[in-house]
Amino acid sequence: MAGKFQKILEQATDSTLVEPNWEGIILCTDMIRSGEVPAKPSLQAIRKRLQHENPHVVNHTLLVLDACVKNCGHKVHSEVATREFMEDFKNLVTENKYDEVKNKSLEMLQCWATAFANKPEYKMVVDTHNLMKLAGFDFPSLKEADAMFMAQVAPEWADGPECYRCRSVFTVFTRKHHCRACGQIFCDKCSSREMALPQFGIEKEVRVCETCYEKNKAEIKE
Ligand SMILES: O=P(O)(O)O[C@@H]1[C@H](O)[C@H](OP(=O)(O)O)[C@@H](O)[C@H](O)[C@H]1O
Repeated sequence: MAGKFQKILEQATDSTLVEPNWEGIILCTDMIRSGEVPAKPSLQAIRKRLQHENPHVVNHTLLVLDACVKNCGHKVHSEVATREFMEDFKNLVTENKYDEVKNKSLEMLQCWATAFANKPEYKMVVDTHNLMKLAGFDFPSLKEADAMFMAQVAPEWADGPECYRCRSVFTVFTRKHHCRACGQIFCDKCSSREMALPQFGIEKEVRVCETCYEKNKAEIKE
């Protein structure tokens, strides 16, 4: 499966892309979130891709990483909050010569450090942020969507033998599906809606259940 993730990651971060490949980005997060690929080797693949000499590849990879941090929960956070990962990430600011890479890296680190401020298990992220601030790096102000991320981290995907809403039992014909907003498991009929989830950094419309669709639509109207 690691090979499959590497292939999807390379497609999502191809140097010829002129705009984000949200299809590929979501696929990367889904593969990790669903447990189809283990988080550790996937984050190692992302970490390696961040060292690419082409800044377009690095920028696309930063989008994949940002979506993974915002949508895959602890399994990704624990890989990012390591000395090795933070050392490489810091180098994107101190060693990379492209401003777009530096600025995006600073923006992401700022968001993570704020979201993890009270989580001692992710101390490495907060410490890296503080050390860089002390070293005089100028962090951008937090974007509203990132502030929303701090409040909410996408839930892990549930598993089960039946649809969470109508209780129909999954079979070869009644396939499992997941709502990207609540992480619960549904049949196709109960999760046929799609919508963007900016609170999780997802700008592309993705599958959601009826309840989350109505709830998020109502919130957007407010
Ligand atoms: O179709 P399958 O081969 O059963 O695979 C399912 C699809 O990948 C679903 O994606 P989706 O939620 O985007 O439909 C995912 O939510 C399920 O966990 C998988 O079991």
